[in-house]
Amino acid sequence: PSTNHITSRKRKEDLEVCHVILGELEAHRDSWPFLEPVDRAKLPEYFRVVKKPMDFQTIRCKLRDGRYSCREAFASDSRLVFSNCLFYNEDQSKIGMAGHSMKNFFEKRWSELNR
Ligand SMILES: CO[C@H](O)CCc1ccc(O)cc1
Repeated sequence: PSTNHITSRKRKEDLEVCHVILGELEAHRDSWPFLEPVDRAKLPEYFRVVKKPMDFQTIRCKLRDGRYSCREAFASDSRLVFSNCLFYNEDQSKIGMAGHSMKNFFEKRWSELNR
C-alpha cells in the first residue's frame, strides 16, 4: 500500500489513543482546575507569567478540529497543562496537588497505551 495509506491508518490509531486518554483526563476526580481555560478576567496576572496557557477543553477542540498531526503533539499539549499548573501553584496547594495527580495519571496511561 502507498505510504500515505499507512500514515493515514497510523494517524487514525494515534487519534484513537488521544480520544481515550482525553476522556479519562476529563473524567478524573482531580481534573476540575483544568477543564476550562483560566479566566483572563478573574486572573489577569496568570497570563503575564504563563506564556502558553492550555486546558482540557482547548485540547478537546483541537482534537475535534483535526489540529493534532500525531499523538505526540497531543501529549505535548497535555503536558503543558501540568507544567503550567506546577509553575504557577505551590506543590502543596489544592491545585498544585491536583496538577501532580493528573500529571502522574497521564504519564502512567500514556506509557500503558504506547507500549
Ligand atoms: C489551572 O489553574 C491555574 O493554575 C490557576 C490556579 C489559581 C486560580 C485561582 C487562584 O486564586 C489561585 C490559583
